[in-house]
Amino acid sequence: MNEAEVAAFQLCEVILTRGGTRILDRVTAVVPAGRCTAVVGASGAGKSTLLRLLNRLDDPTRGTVRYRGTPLDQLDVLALRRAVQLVAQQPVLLADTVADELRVGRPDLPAHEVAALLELVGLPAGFAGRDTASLSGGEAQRVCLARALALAPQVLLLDEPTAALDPASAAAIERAIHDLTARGCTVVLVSHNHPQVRLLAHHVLLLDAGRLIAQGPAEQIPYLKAGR
Ligand SMILES: Nc1ncnc2c1ncn2[C@@H]1O[C@H](COP(=O)(O)OP(=O)(O)OP(=O)(O)O)[C@@H](O)[C@H]1O
Repeated sequence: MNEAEVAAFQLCEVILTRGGTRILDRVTAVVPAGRCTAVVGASGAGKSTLLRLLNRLDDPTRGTVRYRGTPLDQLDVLALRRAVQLVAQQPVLLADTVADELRVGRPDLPAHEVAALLELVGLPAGFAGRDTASLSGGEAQRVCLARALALAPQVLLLDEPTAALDPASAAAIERAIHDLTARGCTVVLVSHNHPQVRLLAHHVLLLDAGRLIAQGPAEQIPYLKAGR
C-alpha cells in the first residue's frame, strides 16, 4: 500500500487466543480501502479468524482493529456489520425461498433487483422462487453473496467464495469482485487459489501459524509464485 492510499482497516499488534493457543500472533497489517486484499496461507494459518475480526464476530484478546481510523469496539456493532458484510465458507440461510433470502436485509427489494443480483453471482433469475433447502453448497454460498450485495456494503469479506464452484461459476464471481472494487468497494478475500489471487488482489496478507509474515502486492509475495 502506498502513502496516498487510505486504510479501510488497520490491525495493530493483534493477538487472538483460544484455549491457550495463539491463533493470531501480534498481527500488524493494513487493508487498503476500495481495493481487493487477499489473505493467504496454509490451512489453519488463521485466515478465517482474521476475517471474523473485521466485522467483530471475534474480538482480539489484545491489540486493536480500526475501521476508517476508529477502533471497532467504539463503533455500533450492527451498523458495522451492515457496512462490512461477511460471506462465510459455510453458508447460513435464513429464509425459505431465494427471493426472501435476498430480502432479509432489504424487505422492499424489487423483483428486478433480485434477478439482477442473482445474475451477478452467476445464478439464473429463475432461482428466485427456489426453496433454499434445495440448494447445493456452491449455490447457497452464491445466494449469501447476493444477499450481502443487496445491502450495497462498503466492505465485503469473502471466505473462499469459489472453492465449491465449477470454473464458469467461479469466473462469474471473479468478475463480480473485480467490478465491485472498480466501483470503490473494499474486498477482503480468503483464497487458496493462487492464480485467482494474482488476478484479483491489489494487496496480499500472508499468514503462517497466526503470524503475518509478508504483506504487499502479489508480485512481491514469493509464496504466490510457487506455481499453484
Ligand atoms: N474457537 C476455537 N478454539 C480453538 N481453536 C480454534 C478456534 N477457532 C479456530 N481455531 C484454530 O485456529 C487455527 C486457525 O483457524 P482458521 O479457521 O482461522 O484457519 P484458516 O487459515 O482459515 O484455515 P483453512 O484454510 O483450513 O480454512 C486452526 O488451527 C483452528 O483449528
